[in-house]
Amino acid sequence: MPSVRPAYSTSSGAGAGDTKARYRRILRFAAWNLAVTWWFELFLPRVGLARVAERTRAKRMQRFARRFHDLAVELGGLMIKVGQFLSSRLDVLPPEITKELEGLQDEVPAVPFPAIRALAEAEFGAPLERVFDWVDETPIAAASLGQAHRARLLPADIADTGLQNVVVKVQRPGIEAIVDVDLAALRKVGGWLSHIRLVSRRADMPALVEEFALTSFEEIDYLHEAANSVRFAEDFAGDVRVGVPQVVWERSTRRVLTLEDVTAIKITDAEGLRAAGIDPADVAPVFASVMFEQLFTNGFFHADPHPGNIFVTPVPAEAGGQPWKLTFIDFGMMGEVTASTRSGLRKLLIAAAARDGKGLVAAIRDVGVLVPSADTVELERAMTHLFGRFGGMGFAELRDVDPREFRDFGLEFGDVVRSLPFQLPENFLLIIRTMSLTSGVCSSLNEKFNLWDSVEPFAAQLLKDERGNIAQDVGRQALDIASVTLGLPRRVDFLLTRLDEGSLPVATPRLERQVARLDRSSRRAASALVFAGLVIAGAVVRADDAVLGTVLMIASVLPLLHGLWVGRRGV
Ligand SMILES: Nc1ncnc2c1ncn2[C@@H]1O[C@H](COP(=O)(O)OP(=O)(O)OP(=O)(O)O)[C@@H](O)[C@H]1O
Repeated sequence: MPSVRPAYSTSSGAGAGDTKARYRRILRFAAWNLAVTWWFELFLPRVGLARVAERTRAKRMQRFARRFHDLAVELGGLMIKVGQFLSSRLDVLPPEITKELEGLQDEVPAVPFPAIRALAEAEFGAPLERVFDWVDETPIAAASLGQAHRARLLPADIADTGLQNVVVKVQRPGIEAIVDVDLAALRKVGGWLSHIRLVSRRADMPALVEEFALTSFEEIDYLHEAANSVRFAEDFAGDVRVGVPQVVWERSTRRVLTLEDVTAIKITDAEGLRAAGIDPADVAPVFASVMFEQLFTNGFFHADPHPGNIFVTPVPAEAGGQPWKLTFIDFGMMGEVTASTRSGLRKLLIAAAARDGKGLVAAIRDVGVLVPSADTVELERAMTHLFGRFGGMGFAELRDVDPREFRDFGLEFGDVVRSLPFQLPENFLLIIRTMSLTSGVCSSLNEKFNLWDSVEPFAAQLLKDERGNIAQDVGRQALDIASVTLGLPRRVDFLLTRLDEGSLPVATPRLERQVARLDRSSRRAASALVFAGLVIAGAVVRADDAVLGTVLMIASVLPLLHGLWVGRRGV
């Protein structure tokens, strides 16, 4: 017997008056706080009252966080998202702010079921009873943009999908209008901030707001979220460590999303994990490496990996392999890392793992985080010093470091610390958020968790891949150059392809004949080039990749040597 009740009429959406009032509230809040910040942080220090600003800073931060918290709970919409962003900036924001904003998400009031029913029925064009066998009227969770209800599929859908229990996410009625107003207000505030030199030197505020706008629009398109989850699942296809809920496409629209119910143990539920025989400390490194893989290998990452979005799912023993997996939900906010940024980030990770201050500064410059005018010599020295002193510590341990140590560091590297020559490129907002959340989840699974411990094996693998790639590139280039010199551009294409595929190329009679026709000096030039390729490849490939290196070298050199030999015989 279906437990869904008949539809009620509901009004939804914000009226024009509400819209204007909302816009003004946000701007008033921002203007007041900017004025306060200007007064204390810029004006007072300029008239010699810096100590007043310092003495009141912690209190002011707290007050700001509390007021923002109240505003966000009252207005909902994107203000909750902004609060989430702020609360995840554990790296730069003081705990007074992050703590206050942490639980924001759970305080959003739920939309009454009749309004949810009306929206879902309008989307499906049918009463809910014809779409689902049962829908729980009490939401599992009410989020800023939508809310989730448990439901059961109709028998025909069960037969089609193999699923019975599902979760139906329904958007808050009128959320599109609310997002529009919030973005208009944020654009205005972003414009104000861009006039403040202190801010504009480090971040392109309008660009950051636009990036935020883009992710927000994507988040209110559930079909986009569904497509994201499919892409994410494909990235991890065959990986027993990762699970993704199946999408019930027949029961999904832009505003309603029906997914396999994958409820399991919340990743930070230490007691639940232990009860299932899982040691929370074992989960942390797997979670970290799965997140690294998204960022540095796949280039497509879950940008909202807060504990509510990751379950640990026990896997039956008969399935073999790992006894549990990480099941991700909520693919509304995903980030992409372009190939060039990814390559910069890989270098950054490798340098960080190797505690290579110089390499790190070069990598930061590559990815665009360094202000162009930065004094790199001083920065390299500072980084090397930092690695020397704190490099092997986990984030939890760092918290216990005597603050005097940081002060000493500040004194020694005053210029660097004062100028903080970093800027925030727009595509980094989500990357930083993801890393902050990852580190937060890992620390709560294991207080002693050392992110470095996960970075190192991952970086070592990257280094190996990178060297393999470089060796392959060198082999390719040797062949490329040789083929051009020999005047055989087309003929060696298949060799290059084979080399890319990792299979050993073999010289063909046709190639042999081509080489045979070369005059002596061309043959010599070719040998010299191939020899140079060998030397470079040898220099790039270190001892641990010797086998790969040797194979690639042989691969690049064999056909030519063979051809030259045939040529000498005068075939
Ligand atoms: N496939 C699922 N299986 C089990 N529970 C789910 C599933 N999808 C969502 N939920 C539950 O519903 C809650 C809200 O879902 P989700 O996080 O996807 O919504 P959201 O509107 O995108 O929220 P957020 O504001 O966090 O982005 C989750 O925290 C989880 O408890």
